[in-house]
Amino acid sequence: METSLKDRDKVGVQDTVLLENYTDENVFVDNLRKRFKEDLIYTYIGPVLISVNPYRELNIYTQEHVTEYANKHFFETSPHIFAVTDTAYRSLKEEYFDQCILISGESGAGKTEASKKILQYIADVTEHKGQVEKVKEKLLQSNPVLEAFGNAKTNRNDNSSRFGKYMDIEFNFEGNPIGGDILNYLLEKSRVISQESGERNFHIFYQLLAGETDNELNELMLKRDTSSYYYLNHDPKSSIDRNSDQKGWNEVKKALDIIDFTSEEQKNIFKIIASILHMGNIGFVEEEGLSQINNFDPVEKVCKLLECDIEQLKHALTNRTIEARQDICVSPLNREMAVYARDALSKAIYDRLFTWLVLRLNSSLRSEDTRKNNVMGILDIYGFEVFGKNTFEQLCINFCNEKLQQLFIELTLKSEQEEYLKEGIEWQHIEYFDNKVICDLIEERHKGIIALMDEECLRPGDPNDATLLAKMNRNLAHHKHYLSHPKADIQTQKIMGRNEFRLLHYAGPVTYNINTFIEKNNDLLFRDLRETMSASNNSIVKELFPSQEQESKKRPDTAITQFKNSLNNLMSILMTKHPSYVRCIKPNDTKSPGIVTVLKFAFE
Ligand SMILES: Nc1ncnc2c1ncn2[C@@H]1O[C@H](COP(=O)(O)OP(=O)(O)OP(=O)(O)O)[C@@H](O)[C@H]1O
Repeated sequence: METSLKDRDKVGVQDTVLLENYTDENVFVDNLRKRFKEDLIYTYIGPVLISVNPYRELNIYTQEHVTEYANKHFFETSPHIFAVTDTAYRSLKEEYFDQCILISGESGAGKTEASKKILQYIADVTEHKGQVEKVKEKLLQSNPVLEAFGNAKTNRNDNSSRFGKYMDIEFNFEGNPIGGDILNYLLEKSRVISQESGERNFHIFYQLLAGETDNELNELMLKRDTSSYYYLNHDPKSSIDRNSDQKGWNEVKKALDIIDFTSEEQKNIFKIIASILHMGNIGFVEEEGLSQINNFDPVEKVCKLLECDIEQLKHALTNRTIEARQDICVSPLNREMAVYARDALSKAIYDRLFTWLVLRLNSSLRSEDTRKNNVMGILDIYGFEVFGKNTFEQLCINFCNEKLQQLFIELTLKSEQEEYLKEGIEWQHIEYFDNKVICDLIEERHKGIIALMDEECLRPGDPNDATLLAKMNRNLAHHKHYLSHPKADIQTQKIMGRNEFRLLHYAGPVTYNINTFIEKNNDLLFRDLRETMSASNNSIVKELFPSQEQESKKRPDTAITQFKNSLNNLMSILMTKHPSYVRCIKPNDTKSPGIVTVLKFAFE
């Protein structure tokens, strides 16, 4: 255990700023490596905690460790997630400052595990009786629910969060947790209908099939065998031990009980999950350009489970009603469009169900105390992503990381320099790259990428991915951080497709493929399907598709505009809080995107 200063000094340095040659990246990496070899996964860079994923349970989160870190000054103890949490907690309790702990890092680096350790620490150091204990139990149990519905096996992480999460814990004046509130961001709903090779759909589908009793499965008209469902990946590489799905099922059921989901609510939730599996099995054929459903059995099952009208659903899956001024016209769909409509419905139901679950968790976590209490926020959100092929989702995620970097600059460097100035302290101006220019490139009104995307999505005529790319290339040709294929040098053109554009992000360049941008941004769910769902007698489905939505003539915001608005809302929540930073990295990835920038900042 890394306790006494003596022991600690033996293995590298605990704070990289103490390194001689600290600006040398190799020296930094070497220090992390040395420590990691000795199971010292935590190291500071100034106030930022670096956490290197050990990929195995270490005996460093025991009650003994909690006691070790409680009520100690940050620098009196060795680097640890508990030390960061304790510092934030004491500042909240003693100085009444709202806090936020921002956890970043790429997929699989350990963000969610870190957020759980923070919760564990808070749960351990606060009161263990009565209402407080109940609140803590609910806060802790929200994780298995969110993970079952929002996590999936990917090729990078067997339990990857496919959504962004911000959780506020509310404390009373004695420093005990009395409530919580969760905000969810951009669930990767495309996973509901298809998955990459080696990956899986969201855990809950498999957990339900593996863990539910035979009787209940019969009620849901489901077979235990996952290969009965088109929406579940069947490639053997993607499988996970069935026992772990059964275990997951038991955990999620227990959590739903603790969080006070009624048995009626639980029944309805699983009817919805089952209906999505059946929905994927609805097939279509095409005759003279018109689609026809070729198997009514899954349609009947969906209708039974969702308590909606079978004729209405059949019609809605194969036709589209369009209202243009005063005219209403019904046009039949071809097979491709019918498949699109079916999948759009499955994604919409799942996505809305997920948000409903979060709201439902919140209503159970809400404190009865109406006073303005202090809160500690924990942000566990997707890190910067650079894949072989980057698309709409990566643009959203990387935009989110640009915004967080802006916040980092605002909250640390800028404010520190302003403080020095105010206090008349002599200081040397630090040169740093302000990534506002990239945020503007993406979000500036009328000019940025989001504005151009929305303009293209909403214009009459035949907007498509190619016309969008042409528009972006035209309008952004001279921007320092935007590179189009025609403007690229010959070398770059060789590796960049004509349907791609490149953004020079603060953490490095990313090439995006424009395919599906328009479709994903429009995120269209045909009105007939919305109406069918709205008329459902399943009480949750009814809530997911409120009738007011059908009556409204206003076009909903595009997907990226909704995301931009929710991010800006998040930024204003975070701006008012005192931040702490945890940067998670994978052991062989000390050069993960953005780490050099974090380093540079913390070193300065
Ligand atoms: N501190 C830790 N101790 C032991 N194992 C860990 C720790 N942190 C992470 N792991 C292991 O790494 C796996 C991935 O971690 P985690 O799910 O927290 O990553 P993540 O950064 O949240 O990824 P994603 O963005 O894909 O959700 C965990 O399931 C766990 O096995």
